Amino acid sequence: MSLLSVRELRTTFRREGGDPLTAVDGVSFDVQRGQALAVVGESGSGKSVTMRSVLGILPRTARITGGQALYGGRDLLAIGDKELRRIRGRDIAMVFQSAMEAMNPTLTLERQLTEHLIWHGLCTKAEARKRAIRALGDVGIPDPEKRIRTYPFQLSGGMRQRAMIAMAMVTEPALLIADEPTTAVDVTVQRQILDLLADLKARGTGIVMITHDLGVARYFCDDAVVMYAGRVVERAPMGTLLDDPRHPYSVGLLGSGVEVGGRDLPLRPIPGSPPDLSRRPEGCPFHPRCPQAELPRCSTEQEPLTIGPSRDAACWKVTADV
Ligand SMILES: Nc1ncnc2c1ncn2[C@@H]1O[C@H](COP(=O)(O)OP(=O)(O)OP(=O)(O)O)[C@@H](O)[C@H]1O
Repeated sequence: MSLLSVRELRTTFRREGGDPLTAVDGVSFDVQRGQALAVVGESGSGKSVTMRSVLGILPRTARITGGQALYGGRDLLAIGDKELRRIRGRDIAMVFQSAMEAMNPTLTLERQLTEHLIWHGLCTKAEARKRAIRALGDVGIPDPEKRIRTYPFQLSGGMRQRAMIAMAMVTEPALLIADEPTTAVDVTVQRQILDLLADLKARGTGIVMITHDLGVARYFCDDAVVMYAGRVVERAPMGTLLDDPRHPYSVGLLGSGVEVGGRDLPLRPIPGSPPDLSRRPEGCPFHPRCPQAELPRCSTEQEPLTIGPSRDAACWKVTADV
């Protein structure tokens, strides 16, 4: 059984004087224990909103209008706020691009790192303090015994980022959702963070990593989903996707046959820009930018994400091929 199973998730945003905007449109994916899933796609494709929907941390204007997110036999989208908050602190952690979003500026690192451990009765206060100091040391914060008494604003940006990661890891969550966790840090810290995440993974934590860095994804992730305009357009094992992307969007994004052994490989810019979601194109939303589009079929029909023997792709031309 998967650690997390998301099915047909739909999230909309309320708009002044207009129809709601559908930011996540029927997204499904699975996360396995001890494995990492990469979520890739251009800016605005719905990666963050998808994960925030699962965790129940959406802005007030957003509404989940359909789907399920099964975790431990329960649907995270259907349980109450209180229960979800409990699961979020104890079993599921999130690492954001910016530490400011995750940390409370008015509390010391000690309070923030020990809060969940104590609140959930996972250990005594003294043990929680020890674990918090160890977690700060693990992410490379020097002098953690002393630093644990400081407030986030007293740390440099890089140190704050590390402290946030320590905060996410201190409960040894079963599932960690990381939204561009290494974008804001230098290469040395990036390496340390990935090593720590790899440790967690080896101990059975399932990881979802939203990333623009294909080098990181190849090195770290086992499976991948590619998102476009709020939908999953391709799903495959990570290596398979990078070596042989099939959906025309993935091909454009990842570059067919491109050498991806190196690190810091950026996603490729694709001519044109992603659609304004309030005016989503009919049919396949990628068709106006797709070099392989055949009209009228691509502008009128949206192929569902079809299960093929080696991959799932939401393009009739691909499924006709397999
Ligand atoms: N607060 C908001 N209010 C209204 N619409 C929003 C809001 N946040 C996101 N959206 C809509 O949801 C879409 C998906 O946004 P999301 O942040 O999930 O994209 P993303 O793929 O994570 O992009 P990035 O890589 O830049 O973080 C956006 O294109 C936008 O239309």
